[in-house]
Amino acid sequence: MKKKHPDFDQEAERLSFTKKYMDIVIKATELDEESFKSSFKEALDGTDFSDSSLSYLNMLTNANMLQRTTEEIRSLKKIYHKPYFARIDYKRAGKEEEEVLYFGKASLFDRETQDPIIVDWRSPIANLYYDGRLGEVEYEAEGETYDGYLSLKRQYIMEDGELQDIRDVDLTTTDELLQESLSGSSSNRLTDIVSTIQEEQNRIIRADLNKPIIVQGAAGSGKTTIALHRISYFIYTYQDQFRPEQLMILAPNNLFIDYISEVLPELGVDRILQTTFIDFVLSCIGKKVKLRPPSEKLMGFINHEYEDPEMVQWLASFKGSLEFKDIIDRYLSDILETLIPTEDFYLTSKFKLYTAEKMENLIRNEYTYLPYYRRVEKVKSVLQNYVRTEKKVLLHKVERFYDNKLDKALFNMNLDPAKRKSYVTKAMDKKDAMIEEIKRESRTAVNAFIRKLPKHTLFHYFKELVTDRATFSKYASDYLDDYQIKYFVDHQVKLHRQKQYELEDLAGLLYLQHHLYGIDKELRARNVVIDEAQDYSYFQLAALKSALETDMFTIVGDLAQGIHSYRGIQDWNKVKEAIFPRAAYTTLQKSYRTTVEIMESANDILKLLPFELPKVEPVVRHGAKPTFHKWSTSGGAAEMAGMLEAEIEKLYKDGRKTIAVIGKTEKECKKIEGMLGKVTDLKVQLLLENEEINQEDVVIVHAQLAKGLEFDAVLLCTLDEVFTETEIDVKLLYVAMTRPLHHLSFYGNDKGDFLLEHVSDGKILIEE
Ligand SMILES: Nc1ncnc2c1ncn2[C@@H]1O[C@H](COP(=O)(O)OP(=O)(O)OP(=O)(O)O)[C@@H](O)[C@H]1O
Repeated sequence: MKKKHPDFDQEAERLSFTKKYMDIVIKATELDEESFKSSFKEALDGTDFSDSSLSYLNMLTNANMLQRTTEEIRSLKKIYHKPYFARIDYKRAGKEEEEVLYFGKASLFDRETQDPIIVDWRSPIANLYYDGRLGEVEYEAEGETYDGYLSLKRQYIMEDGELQDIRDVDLTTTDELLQESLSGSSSNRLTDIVSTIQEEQNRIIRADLNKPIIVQGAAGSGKTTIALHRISYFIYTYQDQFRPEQLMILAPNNLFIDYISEVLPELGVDRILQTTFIDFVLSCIGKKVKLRPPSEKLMGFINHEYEDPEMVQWLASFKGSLEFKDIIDRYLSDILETLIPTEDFYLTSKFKLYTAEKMENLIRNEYTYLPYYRRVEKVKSVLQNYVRTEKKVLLHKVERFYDNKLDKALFNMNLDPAKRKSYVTKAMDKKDAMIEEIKRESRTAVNAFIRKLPKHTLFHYFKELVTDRATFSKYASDYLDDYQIKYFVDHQVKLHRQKQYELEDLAGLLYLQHHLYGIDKELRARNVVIDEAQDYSYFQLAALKSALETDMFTIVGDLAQGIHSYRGIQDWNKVKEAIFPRAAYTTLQKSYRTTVEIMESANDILKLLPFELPKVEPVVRHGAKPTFHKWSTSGGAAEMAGMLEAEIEKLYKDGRKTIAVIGKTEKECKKIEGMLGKVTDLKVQLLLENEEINQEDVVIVHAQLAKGLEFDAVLLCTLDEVFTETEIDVKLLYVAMTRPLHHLSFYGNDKGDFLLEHVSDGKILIEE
């Protein structure tokens, strides 16, 4: 039996003290909450809703306080069974006494002395735990650097609020806790890693929050996990300036959103906006559009469905390029010209109230911060205001003018009375008519004037640009030749006839929407995380940055998994230089998910890519070598299913919890599902894009959809569709091979179906 740590009893006591203290605080705060609630109610009763009223202020303060206490209780209750996960002993330079600090997922202070009982993992001093080796250390807080001496780093294992074990991390021991946490089972959901964040990861989580960051990270290096921890850190650091709702995560699909859903509350960031690029753009344009299936093109490439794949690829990548953005920019500047009034504004044909030149200045120079149509609205309201004030002046002028005329006529003795009468009557009629006209026109003139300007929808503008050859050519001929222009327009005309759009159109639509009409304020996130960013196009990123009017992005991705690179990013440098010049760029080389054995064979597959990526270094954790099994087909589908079933059962017996059978395409997966259906005992789930993963079932999923997910064990199968050496296939295979934590098997007719001849001898076991 393992020897008990000498400090075990003392630490157990400390834990029990902390829990008792938490009990007291929770109780006291609950009481507080009651008293807040009642004074809140009192304040509300007397509210007259004028901002300056005392009760209104009172109400605001209470609402704020109430939220704080509710949050406080919520976070304390959440960490009750594991109040902290680590401790450091630290002596500040120049101080005699050593501080003992316990780190957890929330903070707790002694109400009397204000001494910390638990320090939040996101606080600056926690850097000492994540970064600091024992000995001389330093950390930064609010721009100041503090030196000191770290004499102890200790980790705790707790279960249901009881201390199980203590680990001291010194210079020689490896991070045992990390090893243990990696050797555990995956639960089909991402978990938080606050107790085992590694130094290279910590640097990204805490990288300058006022700058964008781009992370190229190997499969399983923790990109998704870290991006979420960075949000949590951001919210903690800027809790007074930002509400969680102002932050947004863009995930590849709804399945993925479900996958990360569990970790968000753990990190205190469950209220942030989680959506996909498609859904986000659709909310911004506020209209439903018929979108072609987003993976249709990828499937077309994989299945070699296109007659002219080079042109299909060219078109997709051009629509995602910054050149296309430039074409739209040129088009936009012409649209702006059409929205500038060229005539002066008159009230009746006689009174010039506002010159065209002034309106042009407003639209072109003054209102540049507004979308075009909002600028027109502003000009409209300027004119309306003018009319409102000028109307009185004009009426007064008209009255004076005619009264003068009448006076003169009445006192002109030379006029014969009949003529005078007719003159006076006419003048009075004219006066009345003029007054009437001014009154009428002041109600209608502005609208009539503005109505002369074009008013078109987003879809009209988009269609005009991309389906009209003359228009498109006008803006695109610097970039494209006649053949390309024709190809582009013909394709868009075809889509338009079917009343459809494709994913590649969304960047352009978002960009136009932003410039022409603007984006709803509620949707304008102030800080954005993009996961699986390698699948975005340059234009998608540029359109997002422009629509959200911020460059505060955390962009994480892996070019090796860029299965949409035909339309997406091929070079992070270009993203940085052309779109996010302020961004920090960093890489993550280590993979935490997979065993050495699996990662080494996946690394050999990576070499088949036409560009070079650094080799992924697995964190040292060993497991079984991946094995290739040749289908035994004499017994037909039932026998093949039996082979899978036998292995799956063995895996369950070995304690594996989540198991996936991965096929190359959805079609292939349907076949696998049919085949496994013949084995009655196995519960399987064919995973589709908008589903949630069922914990207990064996998941059947195609490689593209599996991207970003992980399972304890993966059985990679080919029936009809094998992996070839094309770039897309190599990436799909790499994605599939890097999904398992512990176990990988291949099932096919030939090891060449998985390009295994490229994996060095001995790395894979072959069972034929
Ligand atoms: N410091 C860590 N401590 C414990 N587990 C970790 C750590 N870093 C990463 N992991 C685990 O490694 C796995 C991979 O993490 P994650 O899914 O975030 O990686 P990724 O880079 O997004 O992967 P991919 O690109 O393959 O989707 C997860 O199970 C995560 O919990």
